[in-house]
Amino acid sequence: MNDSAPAVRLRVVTREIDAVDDVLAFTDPHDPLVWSRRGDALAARGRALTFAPADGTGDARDIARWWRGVVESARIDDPVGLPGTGLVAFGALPFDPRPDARRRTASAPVSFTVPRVVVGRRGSRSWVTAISAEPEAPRPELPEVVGYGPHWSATVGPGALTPDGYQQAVRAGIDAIAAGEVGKVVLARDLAGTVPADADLRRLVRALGSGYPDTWGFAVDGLIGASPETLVTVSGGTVTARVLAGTIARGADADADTAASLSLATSSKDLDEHGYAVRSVLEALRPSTSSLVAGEQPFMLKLPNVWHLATDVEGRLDAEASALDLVAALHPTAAVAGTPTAAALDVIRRLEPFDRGRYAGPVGWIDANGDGEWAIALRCAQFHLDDDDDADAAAPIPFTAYAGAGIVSASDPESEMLETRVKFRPIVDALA
Ligand SMILES: C=C(O[C@H]1C=CC=C(C(=O)O)[C@@H]1O)C(=O)O
Repeated sequence: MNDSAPAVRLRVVTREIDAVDDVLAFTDPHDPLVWSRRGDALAARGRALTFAPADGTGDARDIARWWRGVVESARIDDPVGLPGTGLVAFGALPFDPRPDARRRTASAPVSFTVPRVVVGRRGSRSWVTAISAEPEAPRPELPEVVGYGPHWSATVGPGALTPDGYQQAVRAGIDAIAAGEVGKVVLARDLAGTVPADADLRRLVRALGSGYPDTWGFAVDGLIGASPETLVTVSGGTVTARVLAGTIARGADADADTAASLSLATSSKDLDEHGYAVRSVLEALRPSTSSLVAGEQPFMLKLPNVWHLATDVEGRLDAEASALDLVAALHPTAAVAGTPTAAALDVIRRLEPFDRGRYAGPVGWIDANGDGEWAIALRCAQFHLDDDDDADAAAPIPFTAYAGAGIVSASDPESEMLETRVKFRPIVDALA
């Protein structure tokens, strides 16, 4: 299949059902497909249709075009009409959107899938959606509950960039800033590990959701995490984003915590780093929105492991743009790449000895109206699931986890390395 409009006509049926407590029980334990926050959740199974261009590549703009074709030809019966009902697709896109980067992301290419069944919950309401490429309308039935597999724990060790190597990379990033190549660059390091072959990955999704309920919990094509950063949401013409940049570890007691938050709120280095990220989001959203507003000063976002400087942005959608069109306009923001974007991507490629794959890329869902919720894939790990029939079924499943930090001229290499350590905590703790 290429990336032009597909020949299939999808049939979609959504029906409201009795409240479902645990939507995770309906998704695949070994390849869960999940989106959740604060108790609202979408969990899905199977594949009705997949965006699969011949060369395995594509960016958000190609997918947005393809999605319009899928929607135009679909027949949708959705009397429920809540966010996430009717026809939906889930995506996780590579970090580096440049065509010449696509060869490098072969291990984690673009993932964009319309599932066969979605079980959803929003507030007190639950529903099931069935999606089929067959001519008959599918029956919206709850899939069988899959009982949780036993507890497991991962092995985790250094990745391609050790803590020392990371500090050297940060020094080189500061040199690139001093040389005028970039104003800010976000540099990441990796951890590598394995989980048992039969690990029920829903346990990881559940642990992240209960430890970090205010983040976006996601599991899409082996990319599993809990991101605090909203790239963009679109709902009935309203556009929102939550920009994060500037971080400090939570204090060990109440006094230390207050001192930590105060020192972040007044740190000119962090406010500088944050300013780049906010400006990049406002510039990207302005052409397709009206009444775009952002807080004048960042607020302090408190997570169990860190404080972040945060700015919420809201506007009205002005153009015929879908959530995916906005993803294409926004990504990569200065919160995960740097400024100017192209130069920052060059510095990242030069200084990080690995490909980010889908880490720091867009992850989320879109519906038939073009509404959707997209986060930046942070605080996550990519599980390298092997669907090759010849693969050794007993072999442990490898994964790579990532965390990065925004580097500006006043950055200190050791502090930035320690910051990545606290950012690893959600995923590393949940894997233990
Ligand atoms: C790049 C990451 O975080 C970004 C988001 C929030 C705060 C950040 C910071 O303070 O550097 C980063 O810009 C990461 O978690 O891997």
